[in-house]
Amino acid sequence: MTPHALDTSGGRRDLIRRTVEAMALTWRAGPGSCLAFLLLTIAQGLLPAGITLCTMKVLDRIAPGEGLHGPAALPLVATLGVLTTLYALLPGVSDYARSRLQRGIILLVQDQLYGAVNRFIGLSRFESPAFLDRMRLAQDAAFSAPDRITMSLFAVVQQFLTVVSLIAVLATVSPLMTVITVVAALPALAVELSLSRERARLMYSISPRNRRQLFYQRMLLDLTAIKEVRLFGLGGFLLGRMHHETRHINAAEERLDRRTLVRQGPLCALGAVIAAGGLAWMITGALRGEHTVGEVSAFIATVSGVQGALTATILQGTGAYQALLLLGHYTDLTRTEPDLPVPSAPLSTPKLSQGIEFDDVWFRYGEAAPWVLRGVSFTLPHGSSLALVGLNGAGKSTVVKLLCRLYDPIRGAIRWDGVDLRDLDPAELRDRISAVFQDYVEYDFSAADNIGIGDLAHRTEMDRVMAAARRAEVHDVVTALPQGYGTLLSRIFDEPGDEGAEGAGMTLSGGQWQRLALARAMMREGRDLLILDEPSAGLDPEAEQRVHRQLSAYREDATSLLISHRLGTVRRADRIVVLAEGRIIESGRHAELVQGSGTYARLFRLQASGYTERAETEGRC
Ligand SMILES: Nc1ncnc2c1ncn2[C@@H]1O[C@H](COP(=O)(O)OP(=O)(O)OP(=O)(O)O)[C@@H](O)[C@H]1O
Repeated sequence: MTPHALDTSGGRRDLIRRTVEAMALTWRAGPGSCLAFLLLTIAQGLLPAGITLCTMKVLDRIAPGEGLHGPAALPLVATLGVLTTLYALLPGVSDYARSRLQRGIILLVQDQLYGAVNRFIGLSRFESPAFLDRMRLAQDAAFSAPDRITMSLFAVVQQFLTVVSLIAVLATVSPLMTVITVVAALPALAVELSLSRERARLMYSISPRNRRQLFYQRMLLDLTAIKEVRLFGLGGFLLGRMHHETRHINAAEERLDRRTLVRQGPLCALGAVIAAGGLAWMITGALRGEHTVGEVSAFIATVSGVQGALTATILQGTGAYQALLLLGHYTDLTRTEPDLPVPSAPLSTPKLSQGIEFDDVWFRYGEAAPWVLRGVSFTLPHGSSLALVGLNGAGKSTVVKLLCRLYDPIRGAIRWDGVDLRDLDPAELRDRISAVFQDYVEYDFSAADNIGIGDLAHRTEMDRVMAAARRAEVHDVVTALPQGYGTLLSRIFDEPGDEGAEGAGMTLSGGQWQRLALARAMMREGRDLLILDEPSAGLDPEAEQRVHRQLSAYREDATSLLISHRLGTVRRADRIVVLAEGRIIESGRHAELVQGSGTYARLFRLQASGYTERAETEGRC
């Protein structure tokens, strides 16, 4: 993200561009509602002046000596009645049109924002704190800014019409007071504009604190975190940190509120002095017979109307200005360049027939980060199985992420049947792969959907879903659930009072969830490459053995890559590659490696001795 992209100062051209974009977005969200809203706005803008004029005429006619009688009075009184009725009715109708428009905007913006995020093919953006901050601001801005901008601009139009028409009325009574009232409002406009710029900057500057605050809040509420929070007594600690961030945010907001108060206070006082002085001057004039009662009433209505409309215009205008500055986050995000380059005409991914090759692959997670892979080269021939072994942090999962093209190598290349992954269509490539990740997802869906979404095109084919569940040894677990495959595996969608009720959500154990994730991968029949990153880490020994037997049968025709710390499960692989600090230090078949004196043999003996010791201890007991 460039420094320019984080700029919220918003040059004039930028602001105009964003205004046009906001208006265009609103129009696309609902042309009919937009038009209706505009007409209603114009009508509401002109009504106050119409009512003031009518009132002035009525008052002057009922003054002693004028006489407002009989049929002659009817048109004037009827007009006043119609105008005041409209004045009371239109805001409700206008709110209705606005709500319709708002709903349309939310739908459109949701589509554009999350559509843009969905187009990022890699992971790096999601790991960047700056991007996450911008995303959060974009979310806030996207759902409120277009509506706020458009509504503010409409409101400005309305207030502008009110001001102009009232000024026209006021000018007939007192041109001098008209000028003073308008001029007095100008400093307020300048102050509000600068304050709104400061508000937008503040929002951006406190966003890292907001992010941390959210993290602490989540830790205090999250079901998976709460166990450790309780056991380690972290509640007070997290709460303290949350308060620390909140206090900083509050202090920054407080400073801005104080500046707002100091700058706005004198301007409000000036407005009040002008209104009071003008009123005294007008009443004195009326007592001298220079003004009629109608003119005095018109003066009171127009001075307060003009000041009210100008204040509202300033507030709406500055609100729109602030929203425009924030809208930059949304528009920039929807136009962010792809995180990984995709050729304009990608090659189609062939069905794997030769194999996959890592050719001198170097990778690190950031320019300043240490190398995670340092010249890794190996081939995974079609139809064979390869196991990756190594200590924590050796780079095994990184190999998987590169293989799925969630990142690109910094140096070197990964080839699929000789074609660089960067030349292929990422979606097509991924469609040829099935995987169980180490950090698999527990979806708040039904059991059937948790498996079925492994292959969306066949999601509802229950035969296939059940076959996948059987391969992952989870079929019996699912059928024992209250609603079988239809059981909702979630607590978050429960209605209050649902606990224990038919249809209420259930949750599974860690190992059961892992088997469900495996079933999801099994659902992807006919894929060329199966990636299993610690697929059985949470399984009990019996389940692990049965699952691996099933996996071996499933892998038979497929090319597979297995990562596991349990060396007993990798021994049947055609080739075992040992990684250490991002380099391949050994490779070969289990029988060869275990004979040697390298890392694999040492780790294998270490694990085997653990089991032997345990067996001996159990035997003695
Ligand atoms: N998203 C990331 N951003 C920055 N560094 C990362 C990221 N993911 C992994 N790393 C770093 O890359 C190195 C290798 O991580 P990787 O997950 O590939 O190791 P691994 O061999 O799979 O480890 P384990 O056996 O613990 O799963 C680690 O030092 C880790 O800190």
